[in-house]
Amino acid sequence: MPLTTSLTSRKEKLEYFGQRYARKWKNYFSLDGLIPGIQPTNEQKQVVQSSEKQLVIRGSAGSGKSLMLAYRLIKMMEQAETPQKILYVTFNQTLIQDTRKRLELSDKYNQLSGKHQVKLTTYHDLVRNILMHECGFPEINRLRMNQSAIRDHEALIEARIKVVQTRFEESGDIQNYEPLFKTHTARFLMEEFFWMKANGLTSKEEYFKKERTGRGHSPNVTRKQRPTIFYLFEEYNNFMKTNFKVPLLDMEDYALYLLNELTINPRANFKFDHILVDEFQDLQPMQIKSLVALAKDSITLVGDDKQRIYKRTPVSYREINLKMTRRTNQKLSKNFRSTKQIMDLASAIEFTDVENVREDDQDFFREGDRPKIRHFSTENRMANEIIRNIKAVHRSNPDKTIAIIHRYTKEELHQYGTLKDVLDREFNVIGIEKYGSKFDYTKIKKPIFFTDPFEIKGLEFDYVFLIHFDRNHYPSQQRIENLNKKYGGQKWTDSNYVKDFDEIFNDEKKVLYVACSRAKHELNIYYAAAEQIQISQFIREFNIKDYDSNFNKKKYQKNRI
Ligand SMILES: Nc1ncnc2c1ncn2[C@@H]1O[C@H](COP(=O)(O)OP(=O)(O)OP(=O)(O)O)[C@@H](O)[C@H]1O
Repeated sequence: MPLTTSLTSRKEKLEYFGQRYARKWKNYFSLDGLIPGIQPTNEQKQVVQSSEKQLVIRGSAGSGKSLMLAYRLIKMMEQAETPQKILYVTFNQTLIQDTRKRLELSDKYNQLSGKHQVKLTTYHDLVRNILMHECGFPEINRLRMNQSAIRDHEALIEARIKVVQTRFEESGDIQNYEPLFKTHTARFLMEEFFWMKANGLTSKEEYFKKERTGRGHSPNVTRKQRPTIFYLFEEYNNFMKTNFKVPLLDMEDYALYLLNELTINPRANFKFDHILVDEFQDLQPMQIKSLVALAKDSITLVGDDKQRIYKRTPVSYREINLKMTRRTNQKLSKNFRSTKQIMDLASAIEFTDVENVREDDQDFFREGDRPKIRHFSTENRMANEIIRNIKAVHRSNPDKTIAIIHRYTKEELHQYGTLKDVLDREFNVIGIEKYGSKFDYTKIKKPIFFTDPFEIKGLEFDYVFLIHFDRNHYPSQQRIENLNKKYGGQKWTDSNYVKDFDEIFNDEKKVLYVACSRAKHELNIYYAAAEQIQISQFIREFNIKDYDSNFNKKKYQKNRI
């Protein structure tokens, strides 16, 4: 072939290549050295480089979802020619603090942060600020989204609904409506109202035609009773708006108020160019819909259905205005956080509402010892073992992070003599609420975290001591007792009771999964009980080859009843 022809064709080829990939190159962003010590995989690079305007990224715990969200954030900051408003939002405060700390480890982020407006916040804080500072709402009480604050908030709302219910029962209006059952308590009404708001069922028509799924099965509601409930729903909303100096919002109102403001003013200047949502499995459908509406240019959501531990109704993408295709729905599969041995154990847990994908044939970043499950006949013995272990870690690896994941109630924690008091005498032990102020990645000696599993969504620790692995706490007996109260005792012959019980069981397995998957190097699962047999029923979720125990584990073969 003559030389000139060959050159021309090479030039042509280059031009063709250039045109074809122009769009890609334009968006290309080098991820090298962005965050010290991280070399993203091709799969991870693909989600960071994606130019989709709506992107959902799923992946198991530790697959780098939060990290890739941070990379996307930096990419958006670097590639924008004009200053951008970017929002990073999630359900709970601790993860926001952690993300801020992680981002600040990146020189690139620090360099670029002066150029753009980057907001890292929880969903409820975000909406509260928008309503108060952009939409002229008066002072709104701040809602902290942790388990005990949610419980306090619910108790308050329940009390208000009781007032509305009593007024209704004492009024003439009651004659015009189908009576409710005794089991339709204020608590039930609160759960129903929250479910309606979370799903945007705020008109009679929408509420009447909706199947009552994604909420408890008890008590039954007949078709004829729905108008009564809707009447009470409206009465409750009016009560919240008009009976106090300042209108009151419940936790499910936030999304509806924001959506309303965005409908009135679709070009509102409080919108964001880009929105990044972490742990989106914990957000309610209307909350996600409001974030979709709040984004001007793009929205990226990352999450894992196995970690959905806050109440939430399953989402239909269409209903919340997310257009999902194969390209906009991506997955991360390799685990970078935990050892193969920890994930082998955790990923054996099966859920009724999540496809069970085996993760034990994946390639893992690191290997380690099998998790240990230990029985102690007294709390003291368990405390001594934890102290001995922590001292050993401090001697050999002083810079490692340690968390003790418990299931004490708020009340129990305030009593003297919990395990925390014993540990306090030996170490600097802090609650997770101090994560933001007391924890520094760069300091050698770190405090020991004492936390429940709900507060540490998205976080990770080198050594995890999961305690309370007994029949009272996994699954939580308190939740089962509440269910029994609703039904007036255990009702195994009632199919609704069985369904509600199974749901609690499934949710509680997710709590266990979240707790186990926080561990990077070593996972110790402990419980103190007079008899070894008082171990959690969830022991049967694990494969006996995956853990080491100080009791005869053969009797707990998986799937053996
Ligand atoms: N390519 C990589 N190389 C090295 N470390 C990585 C890589 N990707 C992720 N990691 C590390 O893996 C750990 C888990 O990442 P990350 O917290 O982003 O996971 P996640 O999927 O968000 O987990 P969770 O669902 O539990 O929130 C982090 O310590 C992160 O720095």
